Amino acid sequence: MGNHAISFREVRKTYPDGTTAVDDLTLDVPEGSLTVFVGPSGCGKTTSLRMINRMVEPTAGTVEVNGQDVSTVPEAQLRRSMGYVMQASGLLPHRTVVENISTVPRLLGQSKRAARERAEELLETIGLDRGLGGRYPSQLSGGQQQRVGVARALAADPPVLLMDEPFSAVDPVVRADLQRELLDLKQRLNKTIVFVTHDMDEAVLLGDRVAVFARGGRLAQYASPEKILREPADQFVSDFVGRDRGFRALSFDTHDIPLSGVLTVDGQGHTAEVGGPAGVTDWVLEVNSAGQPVGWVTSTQSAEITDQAHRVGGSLHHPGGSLRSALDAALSSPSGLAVAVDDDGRLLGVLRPQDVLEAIDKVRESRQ
Ligand SMILES: Nc1ncnc2c1ncn2[C@@H]1O[C@H](COP(=O)(O)OP(=O)(O)OP(=O)(O)O)[C@@H](O)[C@H]1O
Repeated sequence: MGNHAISFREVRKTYPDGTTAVDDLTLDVPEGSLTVFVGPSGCGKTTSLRMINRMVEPTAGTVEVNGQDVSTVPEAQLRRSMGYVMQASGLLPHRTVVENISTVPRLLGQSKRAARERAEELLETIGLDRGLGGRYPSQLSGGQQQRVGVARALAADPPVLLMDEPFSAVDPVVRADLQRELLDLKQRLNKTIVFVTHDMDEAVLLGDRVAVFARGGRLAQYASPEKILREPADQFVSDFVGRDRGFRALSFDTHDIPLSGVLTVDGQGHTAEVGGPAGVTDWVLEVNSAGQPVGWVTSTQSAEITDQAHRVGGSLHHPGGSLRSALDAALSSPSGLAVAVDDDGRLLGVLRPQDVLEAIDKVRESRQ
């Protein structure tokens, strides 16, 4: 990531009523990165984003895209060279999905047929059925509309994608899907993405770099998500990042944790030790015929497992995964033991909470 796709140089925006929305912003967005602007409402995130494509003009300072001052590029040309996705997908209600996606390619002179083919291809890229292309936006769910909004922004294959709270209007499950797909798209399409959100979790999940804005349009910190969680620049960032930042920072740590053995029982009542000799515990892990964990039973139940309701297990840990996943697997397990599985979901053994804590301690010491 040597080059900067977008640079803000001492940029200020004061609206005519005297509101300073952005105050002396200097920041570089590396090419091919996903940079998140995050902060509480009204701190200038959207204004900053819109100064990149000249929907808003700065009062002072310059914004450059690929080294060129955007104020020297005609607005229409600039906007067509960047995808823009907003919260309420912004689709034209009286145009079909395919027509919506084709708008910019058509403006750029593509034939109707080529634009349609590209639109249908893009529907697949963003995880929608081609068959939805003939529908109108009102005939789609909120999540589908957002996906079409992303497809439309990608239609002219712009190197830069600007996204303003694109997933905030959909429910958490759809949102998690959209976030996963955005990360996947970013990998496949190698775009420079600037993404606005007020949700720190979303920023940490998506961002290669995160810019935390404070009230009054001040840039409080610009760093990797890990750095922001671990070393917030000031009290404002610390408060904004929230209470669980120590736990969340464990997402960035990995460490080999020794596996311990566990007693298992299958549906026929056969027992076995997996991962080594089982430690002393009342808990037995039920597995299915493929060796995948099903749930926990207590040793007194295990003899008559088929008739007994087992306790649902916690989250699963994959060796090589983060310490956060290991700790969560232990904390969410009825037995207190984290269940480790391979890529096919087959039981490998368990992690004892004390071993997870020891690994956390080692990583902490190695950082000092
Ligand atoms: N056209 C405008 N005229 C006057 N003030 C404006 C205008 N647009 C935005 N503002 C003000 O500028 C400040 C920054 O607004 P901006 O929309 O950039 O913030 P934001 O961080 O994106 O907020 P949100 O998360 O609520 O969208 C706010 O105080 C807002 O009221």
